[in-house]
Amino acid sequence: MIATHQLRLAMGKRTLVEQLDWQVGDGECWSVIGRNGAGKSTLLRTLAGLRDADGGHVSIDRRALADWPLQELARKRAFLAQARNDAFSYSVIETVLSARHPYHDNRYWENSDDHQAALAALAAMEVDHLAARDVRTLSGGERQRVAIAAMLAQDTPLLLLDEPANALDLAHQVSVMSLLSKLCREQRKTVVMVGHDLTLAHSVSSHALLLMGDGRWLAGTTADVMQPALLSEYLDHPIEIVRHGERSIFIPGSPQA
Ligand SMILES: Nc1ncnc2c1ncn2[C@@H]1O[C@H](COP(=O)(O)OP(=O)(O)OP(=O)(O)O)[C@@H](O)[C@H]1O
Repeated sequence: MIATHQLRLAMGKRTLVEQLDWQVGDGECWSVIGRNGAGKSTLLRTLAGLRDADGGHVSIDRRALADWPLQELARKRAFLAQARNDAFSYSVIETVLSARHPYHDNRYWENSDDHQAALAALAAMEVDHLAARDVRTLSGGERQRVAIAAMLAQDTPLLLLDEPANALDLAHQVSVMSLLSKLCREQRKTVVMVGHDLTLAHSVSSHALLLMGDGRWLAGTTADVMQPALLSEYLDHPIEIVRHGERSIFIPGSPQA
């Protein structure tokens, strides 16, 4: 689905990611893990085509990102940014309908398919009762769920999400992450997301990419990569795993004295 080839990401003089050769297959659910400032958002924005690589390149379906016409790209990948600024007064339904623009070749107005997709996405995120509300009046968590609903309405095979669980209460963190995992398993959608909750990431992801923030990286299945020793190294803090039935709970250990 999406791949990077000798990708280099830098910020000023600092190299964040070096020689990243990484393949993300259809139906895989990846978590990108690393310390604050390691380059996770920078990577996600580069994958989305919102920022140029500092070396190497990104391809989607074996075609370089630069060769994708914008409208086609918008039907291929959706991107959830970490922060949102609503400068204007739009209703929730208008916001979600606007995500349908990639499907409007020669028309300005939405049709019934667009409305159906928008309403289904609002219902999936349990914000359908807020359809008429001005987005600027929503709580942080409600606004986040509307943003995810817009992504779902965009109906792309590839979903790139920067901290989707941000601002969500516990129940919605679990339901949103479970939905993403289900989209991968049942609809073969591909998810790449950034998150700081290791337990949540492990429970829904098939794979993980660890970023060190100095160029180094490690990619693999969650079983291979989400090991205490590796996570402790990449997060620069001891991490322990407690098994609870089928689940793995990731606990930050006490720092060494
Ligand atoms: N526009 C910018 N100008 C200067 N430095 C920037 C800019 N954008 C990002 N950076 C720096 O690049 C580094 C990587 O930032 P990035 O947002 O990718 O980190 P992150 O891993 O997503 O962090 P977090 O976990 O805090 O969200 C950080 O040190 C950040 O301060």
